[in-house]
Amino acid sequence: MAQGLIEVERKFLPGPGTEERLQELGGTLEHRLTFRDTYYDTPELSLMQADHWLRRREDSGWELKCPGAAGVLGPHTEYKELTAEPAIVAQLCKVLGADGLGAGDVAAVLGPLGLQEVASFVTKRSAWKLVLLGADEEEPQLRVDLDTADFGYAVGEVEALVHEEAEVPTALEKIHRLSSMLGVPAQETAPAKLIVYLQRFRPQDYQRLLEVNSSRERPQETEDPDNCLG
Ligand SMILES: Cc1ncc(C[n+]2csc(CCOP(=O)(O)OP(=O)(O)OP(=O)(O)O)c2C)c(N)n1
Ligand SMILES: [Mg+2]
Repeated sequence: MAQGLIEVERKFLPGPGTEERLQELGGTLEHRLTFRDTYYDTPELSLMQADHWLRRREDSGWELKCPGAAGVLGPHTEYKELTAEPAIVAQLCKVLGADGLGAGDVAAVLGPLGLQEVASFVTKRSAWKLVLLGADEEEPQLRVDLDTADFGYAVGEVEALVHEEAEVPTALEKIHRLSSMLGVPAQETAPAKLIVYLQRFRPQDYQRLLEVNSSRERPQETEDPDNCLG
């Protein structure tokens, strides 16, 4: 099995009462922090078109999000998060069809793989933790992040990190239950900060991604050869 946790999350549009509601539900504020994310891709956006998202987060390092199970349906997403640099390099080579780059640092393969900066922005985040009341033993904690990007877009996400695919349905049930308790409409989704950034500042790239996504709308029945689950 590939290295990395599975991030199951649902984005929503927070309102002025979201923090108060989190407190009422027993949530605790873990921290408030500010960080800069820089995303990288080829000029043709080969990674994003393959649903892979490479970024460097200031003070935390590199991360590659790659698609989890095929055919995720509903207002949530499921991504495997790779943070170990050799695993990231191996997956980048696989997706971009490159061989012989070894298992070096991510920074060392950016040039050879044609990867360059496509977006960079600062996020202010309040990070909350919460265990749903009345839950059984061994409940995984849910996290709620409330983000505001420096270009004026605010988005929230309810998320769980799990170790294997078998844990995803339970995590999803909790995510949907908490979302509903936060007053999030059942089918509401909200775009990721990066997607809004591209829409505002790189409209041609945004359009290119939209075209790929609309041709992807049909759920996949077979396993995606580029996923990084194993
Ligand atoms: C509705 C929808 N949302 C996201 C995606 C994929 N996607 C778009 S940009 C993107 C990469 C950014 O992911 P995001 O969760 O927005 O980043 P952030 O919350 O800042 O990082 P964290 O701290 O949680 O690691 C993804 C996976 C998609 N294809 N469709
Ligand atoms: Mg997220």
